[in-house]
Amino acid sequence: MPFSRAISTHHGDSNSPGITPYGFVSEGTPLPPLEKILNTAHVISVGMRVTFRGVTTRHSALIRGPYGWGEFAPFPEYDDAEAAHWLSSALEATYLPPTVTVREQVPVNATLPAVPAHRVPDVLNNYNGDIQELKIKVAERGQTLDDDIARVAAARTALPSARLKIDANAGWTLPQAFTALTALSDYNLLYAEQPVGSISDMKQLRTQLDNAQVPVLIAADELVRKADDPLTVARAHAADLIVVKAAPLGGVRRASAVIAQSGLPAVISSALETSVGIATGVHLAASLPELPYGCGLGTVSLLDTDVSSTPLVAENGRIPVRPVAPEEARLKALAADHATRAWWLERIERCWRLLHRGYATADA
Ligand SMILES: O=C(O)CCC(=O)c1ccccc1C(=O)O
Ligand SMILES: [Mg+2]
Repeated sequence: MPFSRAISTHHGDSNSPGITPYGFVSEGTPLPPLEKILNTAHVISVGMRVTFRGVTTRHSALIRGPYGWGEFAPFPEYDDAEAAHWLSSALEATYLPPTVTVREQVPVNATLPAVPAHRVPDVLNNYNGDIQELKIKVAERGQTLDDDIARVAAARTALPSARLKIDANAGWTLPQAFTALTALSDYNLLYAEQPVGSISDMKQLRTQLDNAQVPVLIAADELVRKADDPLTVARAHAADLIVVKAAPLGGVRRASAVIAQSGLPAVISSALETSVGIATGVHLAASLPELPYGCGLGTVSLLDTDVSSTPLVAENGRIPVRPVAPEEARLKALAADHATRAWWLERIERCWRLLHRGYATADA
């Protein structure tokens, strides 16, 4: 996680597996000046249509550079070291040329937050067209396995032939996960995202499910995006696939390298951004040679509104690969209050200083 470790790999010991460097480092491009970044920053507040991760209002800073717009939206509780990865990603989107893409649209899943079962049809109606793949949140704090089973059953009833998958956000213990996945596998699940927290629990769960012949794959998410080294989980053979978000991994270039080095299938997912941040994820997904599962990039539908009147939402399960420019009138209408704006600009400054220290190390 520390930036200096990402840097040291670049110049460091070629015998160690090491940590992949960020885009600016691998491209040898200097970090853009702080004043330039702050001068283009628009801090916005967007309401959520459905509470997700306990979030009811999403705050975000949009920045503009020579290659378009980027989004900086680390969740408020993240510390500066973690948030600095997100700044690196936003800066890469705006100040480095786009990487090569191999597809013009990407398949996406719809996302179902941990709502009560009776609300499932209503929430699924927020999505345009057919839903071919749906990710269902489970193991939410304060809820029970019966709540999860009822929600998954309601989704299966609403979408008899869709591909269903679940995300527990590491909310289960090992025995709870085994019990839950055994029960939920009746609904034919594609994979379970981060059922348990640790690498050792993930490995044991894999073995227990194999022995009981429960047919569900295990995906790592938090073990990729919150680990000091995003490749540890793959090296430990603790997941069948990985979930990858561009921002927490420091941008499209580093995320692509992590996926290639993991040797595992990857699902590209969002961090609940506006269309600007989604465009970064779509770009990453469009650059991958293999994309076996729907991406978790359909989350603009969970927001009240967007920075563009032509948002990056799926039509019949696909999002087109295209840049997004926020509209001036919408940025104005969504502008955060004075105190919120000041907080985000200070956060950008602190994160920029962390990145700058890393780059200074690289130059030394
Ligand atoms: O993957 C999706 O379908 C939507 C994105 C998503 O679930 C998510 C969004 C923000 C923060 C964490 C997560 C997560 O996958 O755990
Ligand atoms: Mg997840």
